[in-house]
Formats: sequence, C-alpha cells, structure tokens
Amino acid sequence: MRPNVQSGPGIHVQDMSHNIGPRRILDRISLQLDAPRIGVIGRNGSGKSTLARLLAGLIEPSQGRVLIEGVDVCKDRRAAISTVGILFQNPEHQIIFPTVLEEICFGLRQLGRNKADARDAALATLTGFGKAHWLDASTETLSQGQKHLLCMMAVMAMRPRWLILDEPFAGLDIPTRMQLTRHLENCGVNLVHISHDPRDLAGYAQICWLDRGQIRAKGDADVLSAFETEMIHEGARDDLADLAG
Ligand SMILES: Nc1ncnc2c1ncn2[C@@H]1O[C@H](COP(=O)(O)OP(=O)(O)OP(=O)(O)O)[C@@H](O)[C@H]1O
Repeated sequence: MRPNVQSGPGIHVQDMSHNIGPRRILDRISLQLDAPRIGVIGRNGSGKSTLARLLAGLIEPSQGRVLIEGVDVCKDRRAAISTVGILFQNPEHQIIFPTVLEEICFGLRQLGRNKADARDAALATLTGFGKAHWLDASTETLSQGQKHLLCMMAVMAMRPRWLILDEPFAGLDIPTRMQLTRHLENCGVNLVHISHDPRDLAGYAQICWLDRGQIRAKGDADVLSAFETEMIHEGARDDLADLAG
C-alpha cells in the first residue's frame, strides 16, 4: 500500500551548495520540509529554478544532498522518479514526444511498466482528467494551456508523492491558472511551489525565502508578508543594479 503522503519523512536538504562554473548559485542550504504545501519565494535570480532542479534530482549538487522520503533523488534516479516530479514554467522544456500517448507513456516506461500497462495507465489518467479523446492527439497542436495540462497529466500518471512547481502557470490566463491549480491541490500530492509572486503562495503553511542563494527566512505566512514588504521597498528604488548579474 502507498504510504499516506502526509506522514512520510518529507524533504531533507543537507548542507547543499551548487556552483555553476566559478560562481556559487546556492550556498549551504539546509532545510527540513514536511508540510503538504510548501512555498519557496524569492526574487529573480535568487536561485529558485536551480533549487527546483536540485530538489527534483535533475542536477547534482556541488556539495550536500537532497533526500525525499529517504530517497537520494540525484543518486537513486529509479526511486526518485516515483518520489518526485517537476513542472516547469515552459511546457516546451518538458514535452519531447509527438503524441499525447507517447508523452504520458514515457515516464511510465521509465518506471518499468510494459507497453500495454503504460498505455492503460495513460488512458486512465487522461480519463480521470476528462481528456480520453486526447490519446492520439499531436502534442504540437495543443495550446499553451493544454500543454501545461499534458505535462501535469504526464507527471501525475507516475503518481509521485511530491511535485515541484517551478512557476508553471506564470504565462497562463486567470481561469486556466485557477483550474490547473485546483486540479493540483485536489490530487493528493505534496507540493513545493516555487514563485517570485506571494499571491501564488497564499495559504501555504510553510514558506522558505530564498535570497541570493541562501535561505533568508523560513516559517509561516509572516515570511510572505516580510518578503512582500521588502519587495515593495526595493521596487521603490530607482535602480536596476540587482539585474546586473
Ligand atoms: N546555466 C547557467 N550558467 C550560468 N549562470 C547560471 C545558469 N543558470 C543559472 N545561472 C545563474 O544563477 C543564478 C540563479 O538562477 P536561477 O535561474 O536559479 O534563479 P531564479 O530565482 O529561478 O531566477 P528567475 O526568477 O529570474 O527565473 C542567476 O544569477 C543566473 O544568472
């Protein structure tokens, strides 16, 4: 039986740093996260997307490690793909196959499911989202919102216990964003939602503030308020120095 998603040991980031070339992007991050809804807030360039990829095990940290439900997500890829999934801001970065069926089956095949089994599971997922008629659709004919939904279905078909959201709905219209968010919130997966916008994280129990590659604060909604206050203060300055890189 699958364990209750809320009772697992959660996410442990252990003294993790990440360098790109000579530059330190994330600096000695340690986190213990165990709420079903976790928000990570930070400015542009603070390291959010890098942290998202590290949490999903897609890149190897220069130092330290990430354990999710006890799985070292970088070292044990087979276990990691059934433990944690990720949705990117741009679905084009995720979709690689010409048809919806192939796209959803890919992850299931990586989990070791045979072809027929994977097809059945893909169809069951599509049916669950009311999209069984998409099975043989071409991925390139889907709208941006439909591509986001496909990515979500492909990840959910693998039934991960955790899902990392790297600002996946930033470019979508309000109804589409609300509908996709509602699906995610009702599907029983633990979320780590990464955003620069406090509105995305309203109501989240645990918030981490990432600032220039370090954890500036961790706590409840007060952290969001403190972030917002500082951002408004920063925005009032007539200066683009922070975007200098
Ligand atoms: N491949 C790369 N090569 C060099 N520098 C990089 C690379 N990827 C990221 N960086 C740098 O690392 C820092 C953190 O980038 P990251 O994309 O993780 O931040 P972010 O908080 O997600 O930013 P944004 O909100 O603007 O997307 C930035 O200064 C960025 O320029």
